[in-house]
Amino acid sequence: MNRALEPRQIDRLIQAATLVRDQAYAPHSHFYVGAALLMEDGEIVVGCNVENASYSMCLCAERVAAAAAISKGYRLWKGIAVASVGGVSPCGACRQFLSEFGLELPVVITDVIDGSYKIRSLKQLLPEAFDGSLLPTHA
Ligand SMILES: O=c1ccn([C@H]2C[C@H](O)[C@@H](CO)O2)c(=O)[nH]1
Repeated sequence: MNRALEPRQIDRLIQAATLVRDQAYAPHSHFYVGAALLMEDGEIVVGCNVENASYSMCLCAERVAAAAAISKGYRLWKGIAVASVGGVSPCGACRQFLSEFGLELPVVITDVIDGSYKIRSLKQLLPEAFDGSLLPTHA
């Protein structure tokens, strides 16, 4: 299956992730992140990081976007863009969280300073992923 994103889809994702980054609540790290997920029907669902004075409770933009998509009934995703200064890759927890919904997901990692980006599949970012298939309760 060809999971490659079209140039127009990449542009839309980067634009949405960059825009929602402005909503980030990051008074502790001052590191602002936006994420945008493209659904199979073309809809885009976004999320930003949400921090807390109790640091360990901080939510990453990727997981906020993923939870929002699931809450809207979307489980089939075509790609995700993550926008930040410097273009950070999703953290390990987010990689695992996203992998629940498919390792083929293209991840567009973009730097809001110059608009540059790179694309990696989630499988590249999370090799030998734990997928729960060995759990005794797995269907
Ligand atoms: O991929 C990432 C990496 C970090 N953050 C957030 C978490 C925290 O609020 C801040 C600093 O780690 O950036 C994200 O949202 N996504």
